[in-house]
Amino acid sequence: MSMREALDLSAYLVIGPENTKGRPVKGIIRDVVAAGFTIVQVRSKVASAKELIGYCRDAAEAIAEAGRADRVALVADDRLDVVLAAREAGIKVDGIHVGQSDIPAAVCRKYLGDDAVIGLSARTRELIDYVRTADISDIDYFGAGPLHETATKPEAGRSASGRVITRSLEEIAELARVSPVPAVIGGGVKLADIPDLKRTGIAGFFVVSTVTEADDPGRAAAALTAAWRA
Ligand SMILES: Cc1ncc(COP(=O)(O)OP(=O)(O)O)c(N)n1
Ligand SMILES: Cc1nc(C(=O)O)sc1CCOP(=O)(O)O
Ligand SMILES: [Mg+2]
Repeated sequence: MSMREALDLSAYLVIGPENTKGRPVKGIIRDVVAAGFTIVQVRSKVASAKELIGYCRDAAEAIAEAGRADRVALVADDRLDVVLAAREAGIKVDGIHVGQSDIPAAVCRKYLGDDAVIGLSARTRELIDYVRTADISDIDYFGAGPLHETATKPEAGRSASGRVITRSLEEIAELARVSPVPAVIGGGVKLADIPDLKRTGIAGFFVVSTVTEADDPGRAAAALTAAWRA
């Protein structure tokens, strides 16, 4: 079975070196995968291409060392060039997550192949209409948010007037009902949000800081997965 077919979006870690309070990315991924996270995204707005390839290597090794290479997907944020270069170097990167202003999903599919996992950030304005009508032929899932305003990405959900528009649980439940592909929700997600999110029927949650900035990332991750599976 390909990773695309085996895709489990329920507990999704997004991580880069700027999120770890100086701790190695690889160690946090190792702890989080051991805690049952099901997909990892390498995302950094400060790392060079070469550094990103290194983080992809670290992530792929951490997943493989946990014996989860066939189960836990590894994707990179934004950078098709990085995914291609990492693969060229023999690193198992399963796919990419792109946003509305990034490389089109169809181009990613063309270069990454039929087995690649491709995620797309749903347009935040008119979210429900967008997911109903979007061309989903090349994508495997939608990412949407924010659930809450977040310091990790202060621009998430910010309208032209400067106000942050967050996603209500009702809207997330509707998204889960109408989206033609699975969707995940992130942005300020904390442990206390998980029961409500689970009840919406959404495919999963994504987090950065709740795990990467925790004193004990493995413990924080285990609490999240236990709450999701409860
Ligand atoms: C799972 C997931 N969902 C949404 C995003 C946001 O992607 P994007 O809109 O491209 O913004 P940046 O992450 O590039 O700042 C994501 N990365 N992952
Ligand atoms: C990468 C990303 N995208 C978002 C969106 O709403 O599109 S929020 C986000 C960062 C989420 O970080 P944290 O879990 O620390 O709040
Ligand atoms: Mg992007």
